[in-house]
Amino acid sequence: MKLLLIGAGNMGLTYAEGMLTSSLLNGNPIRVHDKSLEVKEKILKDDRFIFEEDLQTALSEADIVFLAVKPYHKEDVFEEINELVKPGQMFVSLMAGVNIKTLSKGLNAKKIVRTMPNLPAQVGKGVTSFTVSKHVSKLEAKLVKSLLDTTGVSVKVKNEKFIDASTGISGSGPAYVFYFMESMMQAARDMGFSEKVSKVLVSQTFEGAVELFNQNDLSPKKWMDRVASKGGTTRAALDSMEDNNIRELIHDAAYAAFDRAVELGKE
Ligand SMILES: NC(=O)C1=CN([C@@H]2O[C@H](COP(=O)(O)OP(=O)(O)OC[C@H]3O[C@@H](n4cnc5c(N)ncnc54)[C@H](O)[C@@H]3O)[C@@H](O)[C@H]2O)C=CC1
Ligand SMILES: O=C(O)[C@@H]1CCC=N1
Repeated sequence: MKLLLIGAGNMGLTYAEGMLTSSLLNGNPIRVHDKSLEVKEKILKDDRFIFEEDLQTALSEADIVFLAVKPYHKEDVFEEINELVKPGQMFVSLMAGVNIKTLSKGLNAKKIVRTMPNLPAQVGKGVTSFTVSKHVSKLEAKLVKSLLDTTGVSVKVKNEKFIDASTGISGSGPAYVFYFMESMMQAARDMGFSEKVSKVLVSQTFEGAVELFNQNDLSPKKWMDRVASKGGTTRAALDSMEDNNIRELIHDAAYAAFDRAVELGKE
């Protein structure tokens, strides 16, 4: 299988690096095209990839094209390639809020996979949701799933509504976790800990809690009960969160991202 990546920034390169481990490549190199001189120089020095200056040649040979430019650069890419696209070619978009209809029209292509990736893909712990246009066969969807799985796990969702929804949960979600971490680190510093110790206390707490959650079948609520003693310190913190409606505020924040993804799709 021959893969081409258009846009080798944070996300594009992360997915390309993951896919290097896929047996589906069958010895074929991943070709990469990017407008930036800096990225070009970086890829030329990286013997795991082939940099393609000439998009026309690169595209003509590709079975699957990954699109990882920013959403506001989509039109440039559409203009550059839509007259060169061949009917059997499949396009996998990593762009937030760009819907299948827009992709299909802009690229003049029928086989479209729309994904919502997330940043932990950089360390092989990503979660990517994806959905496919009706011209993508079950087998093709399986192949794409296996490519996406090289960066963590992937989840096939029913339709694009769930892509926008997963943007609000897993796509933007790592930033919510960092927000929580930043707030706890601030509290730790205010209590007198150094930056270094604050970081260890907070990051190990997150890592340990996630590991416990993943290794057992208990709900978050049950885990909270295991930490909290009656009349103790944790209950004081949890009561403070509930009194301040943190639960609703987090819910609203996730919905704000979801709504913004829907809105972006209309722009
Ligand atoms: N960063 C994140 O956490 C997430 C990002 N995404 C999506 O991933 C996509 C890429 O985001 P990043 O990698 O963060 O951006 P980035 O800015 O790091 O990379 C985009 C790359 O596209 C290149 N580019 C721009 N126009 C081009 C063109 N016409 N032809 C070829 N290359 C071109 C740029 O030179 C740059 O290297 C975005 O559409 C974003 O919505 C989705 C979920 C999470
Ligand atoms: O903020 C954004 O628009 C992108 C999509 C999900 C994460 N980053």
